[in-house]
Amino acid sequence: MIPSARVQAAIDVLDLVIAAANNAGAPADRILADWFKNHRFAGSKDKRAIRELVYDVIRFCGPVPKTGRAAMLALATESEEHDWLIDLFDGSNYGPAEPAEGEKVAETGFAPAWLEERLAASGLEAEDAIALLDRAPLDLRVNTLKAEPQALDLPEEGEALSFANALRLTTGTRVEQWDAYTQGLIEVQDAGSQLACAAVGAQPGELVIDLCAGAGGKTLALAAQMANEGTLVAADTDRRRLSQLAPRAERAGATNVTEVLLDPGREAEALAAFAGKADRVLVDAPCSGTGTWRRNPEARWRLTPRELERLTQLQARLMGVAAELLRPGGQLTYVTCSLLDEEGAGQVEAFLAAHPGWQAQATALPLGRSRGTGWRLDPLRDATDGFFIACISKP
Ligand SMILES: C[S@@+](CC[C@H](N)C(=O)[O-])C[C@H]1O[C@@H](n2cnc3c(N)ncnc32)[C@H](O)[C@@H]1O
Repeated sequence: MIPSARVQAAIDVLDLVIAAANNAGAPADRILADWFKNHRFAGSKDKRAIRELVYDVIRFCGPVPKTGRAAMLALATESEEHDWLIDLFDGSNYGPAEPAEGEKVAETGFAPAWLEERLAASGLEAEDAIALLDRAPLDLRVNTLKAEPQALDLPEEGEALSFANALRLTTGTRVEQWDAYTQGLIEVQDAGSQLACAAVGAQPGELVIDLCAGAGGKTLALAAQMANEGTLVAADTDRRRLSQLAPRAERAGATNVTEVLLDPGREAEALAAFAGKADRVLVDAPCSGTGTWRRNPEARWRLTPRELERLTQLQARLMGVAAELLRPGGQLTYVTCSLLDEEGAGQVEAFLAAHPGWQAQATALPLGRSRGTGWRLDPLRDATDGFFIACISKP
């Protein structure tokens, strides 16, 4: 494809991404994959260029733009790094038409204004905001159920991080093709997520419940902490996500995991056999994902105040479900990949106010800093996804 045709293709994809963001449709990655499937003439270099342009535009426009063209024009006219783009609005056969006199370009910025305000109120400065949209590195966790970190021989060495079992590689490294990956010796897991698991501190022989297990990213780390001894319950309401756990657990050699599919609103019923017995419950709660915009920058076009309100209510309810599952003296670990206080420190404060006798434990992880009665990791200072983590013990 000629360069201007790539720009037009990116504009077409952006129109689909914008429509999907406005109507809770498919994520940008899926839209790109479908577009490439339906446009077989795009070769691998074209695909890479189109993908990069689409994501550069998404990162550059804070509020959801009206059209893909207005968004691309914003990048072409307001980003120095992309000023070469404007010459490709040349009206050629497959390229975008020349800009009209006074043609409107999309609004740029970090996030929709309401969200910028909430992030600022949660202590995020401008440079934090920019780091939230950087490209994320690729972090690995050495799976101690199958491998010794020191004895592991990988095709690329990676950078050893400051805490056990974590390695960092360059974005885009194709670890899925490595033998160590297919044999389950390593897992792809952000360093922040690894630290959230470390905060749980699961011990061999315990009863541990991962209440929002999803596809089991954290479940597998907990199984390794427990050295496969004891019972690890992985629960979630999403059948599709939960169904990905069994093959992953098999690859990782995790043998102490029991899956429980939950009905939204009736979680306690499905978990009644464990009520009052669990040593630890992890609530890796559904959240706005503001801490993972590095991987998913378009999420900020989708979030609305109403959705945030729904999520905070769900988080509070799930903490209540977790509280009933714990034995006296048991530990609730509350985690969100969000940097908004209403999904983090504020949520724990409200829980403690409503649950007399429960105590927030001091959390000190190798990265991050305290925030309210919990701990926060952020992309700027810690080079991890953004996380809020709090450990609370039951009286
Ligand atoms: C942040 S994700 C979990 C990610 C997962 N722990 C991991 O490490 O990969 C939140 C999960 O909460 C689940 N969820 C949503 N509503 C729920 C509910 N009422 N009860 C339990 N899980 C729920 C979602 O399906 C989603 O998988």
